[in-house]
Amino acid sequence: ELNITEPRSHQGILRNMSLTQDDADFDVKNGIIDSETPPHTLLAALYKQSFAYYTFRVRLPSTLETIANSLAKDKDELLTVHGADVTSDIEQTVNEIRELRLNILQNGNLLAFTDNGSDTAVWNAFLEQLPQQQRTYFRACWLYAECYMYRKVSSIFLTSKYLASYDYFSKQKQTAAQLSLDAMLAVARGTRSSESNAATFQQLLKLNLWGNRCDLSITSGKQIKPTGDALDLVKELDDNLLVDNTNAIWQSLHSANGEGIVEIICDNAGYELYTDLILAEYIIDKGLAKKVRFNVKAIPWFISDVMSHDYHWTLQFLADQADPLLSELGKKLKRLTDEGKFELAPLEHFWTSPYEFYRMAEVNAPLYERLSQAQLVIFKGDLNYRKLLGDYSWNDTESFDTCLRGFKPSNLCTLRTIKADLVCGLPQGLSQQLFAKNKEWMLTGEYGLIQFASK
Ligand SMILES: O=P(O)(O)OC[C@@]1(O)O[C@H](CO)[C@@H](O)[C@@H]1O
Repeated sequence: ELNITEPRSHQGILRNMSLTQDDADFDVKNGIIDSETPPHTLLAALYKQSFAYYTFRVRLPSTLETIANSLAKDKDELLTVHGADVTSDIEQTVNEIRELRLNILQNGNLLAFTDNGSDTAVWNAFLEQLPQQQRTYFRACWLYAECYMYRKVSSIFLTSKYLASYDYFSKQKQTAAQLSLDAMLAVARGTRSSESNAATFQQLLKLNLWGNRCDLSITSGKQIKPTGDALDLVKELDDNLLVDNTNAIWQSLHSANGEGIVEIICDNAGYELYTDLILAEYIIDKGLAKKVRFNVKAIPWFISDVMSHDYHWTLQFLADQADPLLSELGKKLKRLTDEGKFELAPLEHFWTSPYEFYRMAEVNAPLYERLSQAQLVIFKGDLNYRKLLGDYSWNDTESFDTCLRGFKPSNLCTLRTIKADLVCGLPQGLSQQLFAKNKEWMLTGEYGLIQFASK
């Protein structure tokens, strides 16, 4: 378990890896380049000194092993629900997950999907237009290959007989929420009588940002327990907030006379979703918008991402707590949902596609149009940030506006703790200082960004 106040424990990871793993044959065979990602290039596992390489050599194989093991563990439960026939289904699924793991470790090909998902054709068209030599895990852009892996897992389940709608990450997400109860309570206590002003709103944005430290995919599923009073922490962490555009975000909402809609492009369930709900509650209570819409994932995604059943589960989980503060809050959030002030957005497979956001207008015009109606769109977390920047090694001082490459449906902001080796919009000289302190500062989740771009 990690404490939310401490940096993530994978410091030194890229360096340690070269000491502990004998990758020489693999690297030669697959043309791996022993460098960091060159400037102005798509990130890829092709570069040995990148987080993408570590992700495919170590992190994702470990995630797949976790999925296979937990499915085997859930067998009894699944037997009760589906009967004895499910046994062969489980065995086959576990085998296919393990095959996928081996395939990644051998730099296999990204092949067309053969399932009957509603996004299958879109995925296959996407793969089809990738140059042939880039259709492998280590040669493709990291974003494409990693999204492909999660979609591939979903495909394995989709083609099974009984497990097609089974959320294989559900237990982990629920455990994460349970482990966060103390932190949730502390936040509830600190926010029941908050004032309507810029400072409070900015504090809640920061609380929401740091809530993103708790995703499970970064640790291949290992639980992280947020502890301590997260509201106190917000101040302490101000030095780690490298860009703070919270004032501009406040202005963008404040100027709309409460008539606007806020779209949250969600990231993780558990504690992070809780902080999304707390921010949304404030937005509605203080009349900053008439509706907050939650955009969740249509398939199990990056272990801890929110799906619609997680949203409902979380409200009920809060409502069921013995502590009256949390149970009242849970009931209130349910009421806000019933009244339509909180709304789950229609499910969009775009969020679980490999597409960078600058291509949204072209590949999903109706979604772009919906976001254009919003007063503010809030993108949560590291993966959404990678999609905003197109998984590209921008110069770290390039402006956020430039890096969005024209993606500007509306006022938008990003709340992102830095967990991958790409960033933009930093003041001159800052990244050099951070590199001098720790060569892997971008992988620790210690630092955060709140960046804003106006319409
Ligand atoms: O989007 P999130 O939950 O903040 O982070 C997801 C994440 O763990 O997965 C990505 C790649 O595996 C990393 O970039 C990132 O650290």
